[in-house]
Amino acid sequence: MTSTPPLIGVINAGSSSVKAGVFAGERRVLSCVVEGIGAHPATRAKDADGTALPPPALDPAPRNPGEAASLLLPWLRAQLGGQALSAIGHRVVHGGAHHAKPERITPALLAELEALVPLAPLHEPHNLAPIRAIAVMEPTLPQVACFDTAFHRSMPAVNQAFAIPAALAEAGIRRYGFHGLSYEYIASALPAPLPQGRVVVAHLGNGASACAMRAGVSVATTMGFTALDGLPMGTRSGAIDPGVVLHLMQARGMSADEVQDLLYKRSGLLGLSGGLSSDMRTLLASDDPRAGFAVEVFCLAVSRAIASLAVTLGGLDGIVFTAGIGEHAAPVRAAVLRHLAWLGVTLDEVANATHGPRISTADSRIAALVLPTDEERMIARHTASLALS
Ligand SMILES: Nc1ncnc2c1ncn2[C@@H]1O[C@H](COP(=O)(O)OP(=O)(O)O)[C@@H](O)[C@H]1O
Ligand SMILES: CC(=O)OP(=O)(O)O
Ligand SMILES: [Mg+2]
Repeated sequence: MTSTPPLIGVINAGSSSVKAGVFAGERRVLSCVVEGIGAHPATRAKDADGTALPPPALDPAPRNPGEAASLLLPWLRAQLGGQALSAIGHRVVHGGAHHAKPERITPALLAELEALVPLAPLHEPHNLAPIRAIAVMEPTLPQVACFDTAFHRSMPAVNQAFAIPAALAEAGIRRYGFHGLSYEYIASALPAPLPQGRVVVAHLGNGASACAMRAGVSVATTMGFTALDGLPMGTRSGAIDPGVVLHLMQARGMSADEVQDLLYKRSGLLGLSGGLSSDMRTLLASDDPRAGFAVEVFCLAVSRAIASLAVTLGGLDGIVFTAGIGEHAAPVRAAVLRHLAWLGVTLDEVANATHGPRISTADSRIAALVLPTDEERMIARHTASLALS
């Protein structure tokens, strides 16, 4: 007699989307996504066979990922009928200095994570809100926090350091890196021979970063102390001369909150395009030169990051594109790889137009791939191994 594995619920709140699901072992029995939060929210849902289900009504339209998560929870419950969840796992973007692996949520852990909200203002509040709501509604349901930062704890000290006084580094001001659940999943899904190789993974979504991996282990990454560093993103600036921040405060009299709002919510693709859009789909469809300019800056920044990360690996065997833009935006991938042609990667235009998985030619020295990420599956794996053992 075969028994059905226990059901594990999963919530992955990003900056513009919330993805929720239920897994039974490796089988995804239910999934629902709310995307375009903050712009044009839309929702879709699927059952175990991939058949579309009527998704939850977006009424009222969620203004942030925390509100979207609270619409998804009763929907998941209703879909499950009377079946009970054995545990629920959450993506928690910042785990701080002390959490190198997923952990069971306790009131003490929750209080500690609350203190990290200023370091991930677009994410951490929305990661913690559903945890708190569930703790009240179902206090006996085990909850697990899976940290985006944990995967990067393997980075050598030289790749974690900022060139600031050592005492500040000792106080925890250093590069943590994010999107770790996505990178961990991609590491588990690399085709041979890349699991043993030198690979840069470009996670290009509303938040965007890249990670250098050797044998599936993080060696370096573009995001830093916060998820503001590195690549330009939907609304985040990415790396910027810190002198600009000083200038905005000293010469323009901006407060810390105003600078935070500018760099997290009004910069990136949205700022570069003169306020046209933070959404890559909209920019690619536009013939406004400001949209083209924003896309060009983004692609060049991704190429430069990949080349720079290759230095930390001493060479490169593979480049992987993933997340919303990486998986779907063929023109972005093409532009990035054209900038990197001199490194030894040759784009297969036809394969790229149909999203791969392999988008480099057979004779390309470096393999380029499109691999869909699955942060939810990674959260389910961690949650099952922690809560059910
Ligand atoms: N078909 C597409 N073509 C181009 N860009 C796309 C496409 N589908 C999604 N995207 C882009 O992916 C980004 C959202 O990525 P996603 O990984 O879902 O975000 P989040 O960081 O919120 O998890 C948006 O900029 C969106 O425009
Ligand atoms: C860390 C981060 O930026 O996440 P997301 O891309 O989901 O916004
Ligand atoms: Mg995401």
